Amino acid sequence: MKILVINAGSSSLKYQLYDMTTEAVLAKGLVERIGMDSSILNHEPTGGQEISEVSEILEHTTAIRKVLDMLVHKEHGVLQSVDEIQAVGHRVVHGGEAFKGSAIVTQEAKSEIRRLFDLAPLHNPACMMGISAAEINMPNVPQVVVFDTAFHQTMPEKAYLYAIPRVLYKKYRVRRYGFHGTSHYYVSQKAAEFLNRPLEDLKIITCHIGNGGSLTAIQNGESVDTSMGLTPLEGLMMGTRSGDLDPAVVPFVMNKEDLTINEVNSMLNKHSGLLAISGVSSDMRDITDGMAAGEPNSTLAFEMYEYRLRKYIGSYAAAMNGVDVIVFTAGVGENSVVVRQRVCENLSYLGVDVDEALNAVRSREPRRISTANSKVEVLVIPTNEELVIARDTFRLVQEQNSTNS
Ligand SMILES: Nc1ncnc2c1ncn2[C@@H]1O[C@H](COP(=O)(O)OP(=O)(O)O)[C@@H](O)[C@H]1O
Ligand SMILES: CC(=O)OP(=O)(O)O
Ligand SMILES: [Mg+2]
Repeated sequence: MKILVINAGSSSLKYQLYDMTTEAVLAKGLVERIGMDSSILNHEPTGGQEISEVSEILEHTTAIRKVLDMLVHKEHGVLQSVDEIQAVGHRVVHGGEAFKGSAIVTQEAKSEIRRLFDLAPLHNPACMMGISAAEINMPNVPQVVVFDTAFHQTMPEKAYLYAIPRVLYKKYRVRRYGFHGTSHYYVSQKAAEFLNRPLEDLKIITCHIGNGGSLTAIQNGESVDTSMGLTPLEGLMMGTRSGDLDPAVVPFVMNKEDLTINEVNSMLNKHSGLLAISGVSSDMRDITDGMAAGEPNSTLAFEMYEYRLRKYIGSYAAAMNGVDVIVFTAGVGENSVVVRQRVCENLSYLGVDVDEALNAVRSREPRRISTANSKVEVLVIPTNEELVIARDTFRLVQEQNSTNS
């Protein structure tokens, strides 16, 4: 079965085409700047030549049509016909409390995702555009939704409730949901596999640090706490997001600067984090370059980022009364030698001991960076959210086919 995996953002759309007989990626790519004057489609057939095409793509329906055209392109394509795609899997950021796992797209599922627009105004409308666009272009192909929040549905009340009037939870479901669940799930499974130990025996802290970032405390293979909250704004300092702050800052600043709700949301989500403190960039590569050059604002941004991350690791070790494994993943976690080094240097009280040479190794494979003496295994595991989406899509569509036959 060939499965197309789609991760739709408000102005971008990432895709990967899988052949599930071998779980091989046949092609992948990215459409950027959807709705702007010149959109770019970047397509990478496996083993073939990468190609970039600039054109006008005003909305997601056209974006998916362009992707399908590319997949059957004479020179750069990997399919004879679009009909070879037998299912589509979508990443959906917010599944609220309704979705504890992945689901086949039905009218009810779509209504539920729309109901969740309120809780994820920056993310879910874009995911919905991806689903509608795929339905228009591939009307007879089953679609599956895989949620960032689903893995965290095992958190106990004491971890997911906020200490605010209970009525706000009852009326509006205001609570911690957590995100990047597909990634936290995948790397925790991989960690147990890599260590050749049962997942149930391990207390794991997974650090998914990319452009957005979150930590999860995992016990018995289940998420017991995670740093993102009602929305993907809480927790760590991120590329452009503030992470934790005193909630009183929000009304204070709104009042002083006469800001609307949209403006304050935009300030905290798009103009904060590494970008705000460094004044230079939201990208960790630029921050560590700036720090190496002795630039004070980049140095401060790095120190704040690392300090926050380390405090969260300490709090999750406290939450689980110990930690056996720390996993680093996503753009920063997989690539930044200096972030890992600095965080781990300051976790010696937990018995963490990282080997400098192992930490400096660059590889796309799961690997250990801790010494043999370390009380905590420290691993770097490249995440693969798309593979989890493809597997769930494959499983659900097969189940549906077998009940229908
Ligand atoms: N070689 C690298 N060294 C340090 N940081 C990196 C490197 N490559 C990528 N990053 C960081 O990873 C981020 C992207 O992470 P990623 O997980 O791909 O994010 P997203 O899924 O949100 O697009 C970049 O913004 C940058 O901060
Ligand atoms: C939920 C979220 O923060 O996702 P991303 O890191 O892809 O922005
Ligand atoms: Mg990501």
